[in-house]
Amino acid sequence: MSLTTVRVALRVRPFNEKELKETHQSGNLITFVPGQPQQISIDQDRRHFTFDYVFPPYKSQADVYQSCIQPLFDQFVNGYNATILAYGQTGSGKTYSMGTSTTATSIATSAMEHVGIVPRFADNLFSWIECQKKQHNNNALYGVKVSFLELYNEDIIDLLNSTNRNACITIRENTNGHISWSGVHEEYIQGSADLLSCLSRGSIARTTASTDMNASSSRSHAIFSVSLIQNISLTVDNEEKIAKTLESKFHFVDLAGSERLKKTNAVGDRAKEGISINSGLLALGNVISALGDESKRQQQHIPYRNSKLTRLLQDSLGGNSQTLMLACVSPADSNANETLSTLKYANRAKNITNTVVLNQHQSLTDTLKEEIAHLKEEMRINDAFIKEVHLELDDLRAKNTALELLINGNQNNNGLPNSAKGSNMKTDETGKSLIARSQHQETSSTKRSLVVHAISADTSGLMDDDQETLVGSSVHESIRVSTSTKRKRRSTSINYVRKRVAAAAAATTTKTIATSNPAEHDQDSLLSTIDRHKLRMKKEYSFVKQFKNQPSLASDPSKIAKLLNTFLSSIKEQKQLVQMIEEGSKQQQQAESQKPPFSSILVHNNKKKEFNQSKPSFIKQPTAISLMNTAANNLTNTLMMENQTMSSQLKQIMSAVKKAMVLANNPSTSLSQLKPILNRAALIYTQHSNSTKTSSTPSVSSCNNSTATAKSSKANNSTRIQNRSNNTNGLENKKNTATSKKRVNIEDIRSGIKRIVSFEHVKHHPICLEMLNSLKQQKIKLMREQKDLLKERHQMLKEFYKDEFTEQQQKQQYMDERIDTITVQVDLIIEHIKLLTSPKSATNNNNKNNHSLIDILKHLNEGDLRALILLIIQQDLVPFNLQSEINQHNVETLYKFQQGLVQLRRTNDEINNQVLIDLLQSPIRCLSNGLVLISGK
Ligand SMILES: Nc1ncnc2c1ncn2[C@@H]1O[C@H](COP(=O)(O)OP(=O)(O)OP(=O)(O)O)[C@@H](O)[C@H]1O
Repeated sequence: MSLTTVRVALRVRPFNEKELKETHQSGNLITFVPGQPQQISIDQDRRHFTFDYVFPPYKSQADVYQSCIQPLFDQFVNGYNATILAYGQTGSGKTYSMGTSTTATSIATSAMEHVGIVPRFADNLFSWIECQKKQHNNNALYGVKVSFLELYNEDIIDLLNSTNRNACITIRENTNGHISWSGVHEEYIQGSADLLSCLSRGSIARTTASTDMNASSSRSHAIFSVSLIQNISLTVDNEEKIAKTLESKFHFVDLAGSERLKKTNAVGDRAKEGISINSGLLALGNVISALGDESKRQQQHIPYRNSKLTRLLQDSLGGNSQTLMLACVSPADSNANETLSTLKYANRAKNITNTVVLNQHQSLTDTLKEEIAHLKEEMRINDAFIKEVHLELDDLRAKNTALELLINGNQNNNGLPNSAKGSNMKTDETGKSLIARSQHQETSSTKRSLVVHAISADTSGLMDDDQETLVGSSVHESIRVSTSTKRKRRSTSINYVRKRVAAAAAATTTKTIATSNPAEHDQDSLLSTIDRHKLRMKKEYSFVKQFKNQPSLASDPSKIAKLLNTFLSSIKEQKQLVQMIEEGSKQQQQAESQKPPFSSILVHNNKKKEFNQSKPSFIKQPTAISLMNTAANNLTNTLMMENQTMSSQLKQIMSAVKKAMVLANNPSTSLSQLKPILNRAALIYTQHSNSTKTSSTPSVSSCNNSTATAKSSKANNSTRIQNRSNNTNGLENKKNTATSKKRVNIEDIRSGIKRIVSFEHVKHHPICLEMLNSLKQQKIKLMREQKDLLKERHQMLKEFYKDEFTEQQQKQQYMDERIDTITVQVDLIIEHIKLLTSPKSATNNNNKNNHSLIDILKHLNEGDLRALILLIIQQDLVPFNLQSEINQHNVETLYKFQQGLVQLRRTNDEINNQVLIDLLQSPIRCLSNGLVLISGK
């Protein structure tokens, strides 16, 4: 659903022969503002108007179609309704622009450049259909039907129904407020020739007559409608077929001339038509005004029912349609008043907002199928991506192993312990070449490892300090994009990370050496396992998301089993992680116990002059280091205990979930059977999280002062090498950072486990879904009850409405008759006035007072007369004052006049005096209300 405003296009036609002959014609009524293609100014009152499109006389039919009809066409074929309303005085070019009077012969005889909108639209539509058929491999069916209605003197005439032109057409409004017409004769057509044939049949039948202003003037409003029905069947997932139907309508409305009666010198039937035309346009103007008025729109006080024209066009004005008003004007000075009036009318239409919706029908099953296909596609993309990451990871591992071998080989050759060797590498030639090689390898392996890290951060929203330092915060930020755009941007992020890593390659030399330590290999493998696990969790998450989005999946036992299986695999992986941590800790402990005391390394290194010079602070701090070692051992022990508990708890949870899975696979399993098992698992988890909370507190505090543990040895080593020129404080800081990194990893694992066993996903488990379903059923039951009640109420209203509608129709008919009568009556009044003011009748009647009143009326200029009538209306003095004075004079005349004013009030009984005053200020309104006494500007 989207909001769209009514667009307005102004078309100024070229001068016609008559206008050119007029001597006083200056030819500059409308000025096109240079550099402002959407603006014009009208010389009469130097007013500026801005429209969505402005077409000066030299613009061709093709220009008009391309600029403002083509966008509507594009929306129409996509399933949205569209309307074009051609408005303007008679002879201003409405029919010419719309091409509604086109016949196949006229197309053949007239130049192509004169072909109007409808024939162009026909060609456009059928070529589009041909194109679509080819594209969909004939898997789509297209149906086009047309109808042609005429509104003449407030009667709806079905121009294509040759048997019954005056068929009873009803206008229905559905619960969404969308309008449909029933009883309209619609013809299915196969090509543009058929469309034109319908158009010409209707045009011939349309009421046209000659007026002073246009030799073949359309005396009625015409609505030519084209409906497009698209039945498209799509194959999704290579097997499923889904069908959707789009049905959209395009209304081409050629309104009758908007000029004042006087202008056309219409008499008799023509005058009657004029009154009817104007009353329809008046109602249209009222609707446009009301829609443009925010307060009225909110109160839903839109007088659509005041005329059949507005009722038929209800959807196009403030409803479900993209609407364009094509305001046509003449450039001639002689039409200045009418042109200004058209410009004002069109200007008001700009404020209307319509709410357009896609007119699509699709079964629920098909909608779900489409959604499933969409999700499957998403999963396929994810899987491919994960596969790619795994490949990169394997590659990285192989390269790392090769690097380790190289460095180990070098260590053996030198016969030096790791730490000392690392510090000497830069001065050693062999070392240099090794570094060069390892640098090269590390650059590519770091690149890959960063790719993996960056992606895993993308998965879980976490990124450890190490990555942040290497990759840089901008990369970090680039990864923290919204979930929907992440996937699209992933490859860009990877490339970006790669580039950044290449730039940072030089800075990673020390890290290369640090990670080449075999003890670090375990750490790396642990990290990559965590990364893998994060990826896995992402997959799992997307799976759970599917369940969330489609509760119907929960009714499929195989899907539930799949979900539980996913949980199980994740828990297994967690267990594996815990074991790895345990092993890592053990190894570290052993390594620590086998290592020579730190002081002996220092003594050994003391022999190396340059090392001694670069590491003076080490020698000064043996006590601090041994303290740190003890703290590290304590921490390792605590973690090991913690891990053991965690491992056994995970086992218990695993067996509970396994059991639940077996039960869930069995369709006869009830909620009461499943619930206690999962509750038990939840309880174990609660105990587990409580115990880890209490046990982790001392570990965390001890970490603050301790040195690195098993997992942080990588950081330790790198720290040792990097700190050759640093002091002890710097070393400690780095060690603390390494410790906190380790903590992050453990927290990471914990939060992973927490997410799995906290039963977040179980929200979509059958138990919860069962509860949800029961609630949904309750809701449906209540809604049904409410719907039934509404239906009943609606039926009652319908009965009431029916009566009201008949009453409305009667009222409308009465109003039409009254308006016609008033026109005649006003003529009579004028005649009476003439009669009364003639010296003869004045003598005859011999009533000075009345005579003076008539004189006043007679001599009142337009503005004063308008003011007088406003005063009458405002002060509610309609019948009285005038009656008392004129009655004595000519009762019949006054009665008629009075009735005219009463009628004026009646026809607008929905609106207040202010609105009435506004109405009076418009010449059209004055006309249509019979007040032709006022010859407004
Ligand atoms: N842009 C234009 N270029 C050339 N000729 C035009 C243009 N617009 C209108 N005309 C000519 O002006 C005349 C009157 O135009 P048209 O019949 O379209 O007016 P209309 O607004 O539909 O009048 P009515 O309301 O009386 O039906 C026609 O002969 C038409 O060919």
